[in-house]
Amino acid sequence: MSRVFESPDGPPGPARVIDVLCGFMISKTLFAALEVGLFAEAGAEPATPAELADRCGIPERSARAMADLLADAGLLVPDGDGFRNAPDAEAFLTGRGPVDLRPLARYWETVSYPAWTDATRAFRTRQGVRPELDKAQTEAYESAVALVTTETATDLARAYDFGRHRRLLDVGGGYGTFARPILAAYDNLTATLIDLPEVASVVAGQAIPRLTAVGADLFDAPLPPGHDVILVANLVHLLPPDRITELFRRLRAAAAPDATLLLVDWWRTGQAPHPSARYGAGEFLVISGGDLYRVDEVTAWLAEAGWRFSRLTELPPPSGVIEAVPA
Ligand SMILES: C[S@@+](CC[C@H](N)C(=O)[O-])C[C@H]1O[C@@H](n2cnc3c(N)ncnc32)[C@H](O)[C@@H]1O
Repeated sequence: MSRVFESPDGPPGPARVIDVLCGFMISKTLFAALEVGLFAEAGAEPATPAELADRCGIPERSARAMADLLADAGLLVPDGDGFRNAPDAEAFLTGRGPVDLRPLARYWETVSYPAWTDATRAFRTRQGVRPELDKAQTEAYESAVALVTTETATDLARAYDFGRHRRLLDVGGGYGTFARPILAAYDNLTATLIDLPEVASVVAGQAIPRLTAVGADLFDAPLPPGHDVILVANLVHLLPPDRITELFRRLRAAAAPDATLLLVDWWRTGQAPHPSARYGAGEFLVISGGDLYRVDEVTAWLAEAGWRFSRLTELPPPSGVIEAVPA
């Protein structure tokens, strides 16, 4: 074990395994670096550990330890006596680039990482282990979800013709990420968004035209009736199979006779999930016992609950929309 850097021609060494085992140290270093503003304070010009320490308000030895590890991970580039941001770190971790991934990092640090400490129990039992979220964690979670699903919401508003519908029910609608572009594209529609009270109250505060936000647990309260299109976006993957069937039954009971059910999700289509969904199955399990599901298994659960699968439309990967109608 003393020589972890094997030669390319020799027998396999343990370096790669050790890298994966210690992956959590890189994540935690990155979270800490973002919290003290290391990437925002670094830039295209090199800065020494002393300069970074001064700008971030941390001890110089900490700045050096962080910078060494983050350079090893490829996010900083050693340059002379200092470090500068790698192009992708500059683009995504500073707030100066095309997309700001810091809200996603905040979610992984404050919500996901603590829940994953109990991941073994989740893998053994297929039960979620994430504790109830406080207000700040709920905000971090919903903002991260919105960041991840915004493009798919725009894709759905373009790909599916809502022109033939009048009343949309957005089930587990989060911060209104889907309802907003759909309502903007179709002024014939009104919408009801249902989500947990702490989430729905944020949406209600935004006063989105033609949208009513209802705060309720989907499995407790009767679902609002009379909608002719029901959207369930990125919720099925959070639930274990028995809860999915129960949800489909409840939706069937509330649906108008001519309703269409739209299930937007990251479906498992091949042997392995799409690369951008590769962390999904573990994360959804840890959150609440969910998984990345195959379209054929969802089709069977729909049938059990009185729905008939009508088609799958691919959206840009890893998403797709399943359409179903009352059987
Ligand atoms: C992954 S988010 C998806 C949000 C939105 N549909 C999107 O795709 O951007 C799942 C949402 O379902 C909501 N949710 C989960 N379980 C729920 C329940 N039992 N009752 C009401 N809402 C629930 C969560 O609060 C969260 O906003």
